[in-house]
Formats: sequence, C-alpha cells, structure tokens
Amino acid sequence: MKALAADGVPALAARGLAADLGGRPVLHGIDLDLPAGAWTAIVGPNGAGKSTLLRALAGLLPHRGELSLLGRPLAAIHRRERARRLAWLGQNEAVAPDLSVLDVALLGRLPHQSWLAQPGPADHAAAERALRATQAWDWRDRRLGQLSGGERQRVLLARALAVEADVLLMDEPLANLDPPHQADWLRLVRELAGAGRGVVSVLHEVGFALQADWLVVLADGRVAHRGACADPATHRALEAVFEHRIAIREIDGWRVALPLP
Ligand SMILES: Nc1ncnc2c1ncn2[C@@H]1O[C@H](COP(=O)(O)OP(=O)(O)OP(=O)(O)O)[C@@H](O)[C@H]1O
Repeated sequence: MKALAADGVPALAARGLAADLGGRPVLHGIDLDLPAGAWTAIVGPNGAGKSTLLRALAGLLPHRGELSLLGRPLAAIHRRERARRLAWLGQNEAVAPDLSVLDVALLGRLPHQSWLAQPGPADHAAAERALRATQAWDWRDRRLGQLSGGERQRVLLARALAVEADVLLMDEPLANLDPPHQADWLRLVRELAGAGRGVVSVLHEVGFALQADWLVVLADGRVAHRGACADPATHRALEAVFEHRIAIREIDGWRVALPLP
C-alpha cells in the first residue's frame, strides 16, 4: 500500500460537516484539518458532540458536508481501502466474547486479506506486534469475555493497531486503563505520530489531552477552539468551555488541569 500522507496534506479534513441524531442537529458546519504525523485530542463538555464528530470523521455516520482522508474525498475511497487506511477504536464496542484475544487482534487484519482467505504470516506478525505493544500478548489464547475491563480495552486497542493504518481514531481509549497503562498509551500515540500517522482521540481526561500536539475544543456541536496544546490561548479556551471550573497549570514541565471547587 502507498505510504503516508504527502507533506502538508491533512490526515483528515472536514468542510461544513453537519450531522443529526434522532432527527436533531448535533454537529453544525464543522471545518477542521487534522494533521498527519501528529496527535490531536478532542475535548469538550458532556453532550458536546465529540463521539458524534469522531464517528462522522470515520465515515460511520450519515452527514452533510465534505470529508477527505489523506487528501482524497472519503466517499470516493472504496470501503476496504478506507478500512486499511483508517482504524477505529470505539466506545464500548461489542465484540464476540468467545473470540480468543489473538483472533480479536486478527480482526484488525481483515481489510488486508482477500475475501474468505485465512490470515497469512504478515497478518499474524502484525497482530503479534500490536498485542505486544499493549502488553496483551500473554493472553493471546484467552477468551475476550474472560478479561477485565482494562484488559479488554488493551485487546481492542491492539485490534486497532493491528490494522497499521495511516490514521487512527480512538473514542475514550483510556477507559478502564490503570495509570501505568495510560502512560503506555501516551508513549504509544507519540510513537505513532512520530512515525507519521495521524492520531485523533476523544478524551475526558483533560490532563492527558493536554499532552497532545493539537487540541480541538468542542461545544454545542461546534469547534470552539483549535490550537496547539502548548499555546496559552488553547488553555484559556479550555478553561472557558469548562466554565472556569478547571485551571491549566504547568508543573515539572507537564501541563495539568486542576479541578476548581
Ligand atoms: N442516538 C441518539 N439519538 C439522539 N440523540 C443522541 C443520540 N446519541 C447521542 N445523542 C445526543 O447527541 C449529542 C452529542 O452526543 P455525543 O455522544 O456525540 O456527545 P459527547 O460529547 O461524546 O458526550 P460525552 O462527553 O457525554 O461522551 C448529545 O446531546 C446526545 O444526547
């Protein structure tokens, strides 16, 4: 498969993106460029439309407006190619509990295999790399349904990594992860971005989101701010969208979000 995005071409771009849920408009005219080779975090209050935006960006939701993936209209990219180029980790994904951990990771390889073909050595190697990256390889023969919430999340993350896509979208990837595995996830996304991938994650953990390269602040289905995580203007926008109930500070070189009583 052809390599990553050419210089300057965003991993994903939206122009006038709008979407409805249950007959009600939820996203309103969103214009956004999400760069390749960088990690973008999407944050905002409950109900702001973060998950809806991510699903729309992945082409998983009927929408209005234009979307492009690596500079090409998303709608013009064949479903299988799209599934190879764009990997997805959703919230509370339903996956058959009887599947083994290895088989779940191998699901990430389906877009690379021809119809009804068995996974080949390259697929097994990619699944193993992904399971090792999330420290889930030792459970490869266990059933998904026998794992704890955090263990399951690491296996589903491995499935998304196994795609080895140019663009990775993750909704609440830190759900159920303990602090060491949250830190591992942080290292992983930085490695992916460093390798030229476009990583986009919806996060409730504002402190983690502030470690990203770029932040998109969403409110009422609109982009309230998009800026570098290091930029004080981004911090002010974040404090405002959370009604000044958080304060962004820098402690020992880390940006943190302090909850204010
Ligand atoms: N199936 C649905 N039918 C109608 N409205 C929906 C549906 N799913 C979500 N909504 C509404 O759409 C809006 C955006 O929901 P969304 O899940 O995208 O928000 P979010 O920012 O991800 O929220 P949270 O931080 O609580 O996870 C909310 O007002 C929600 O109530």
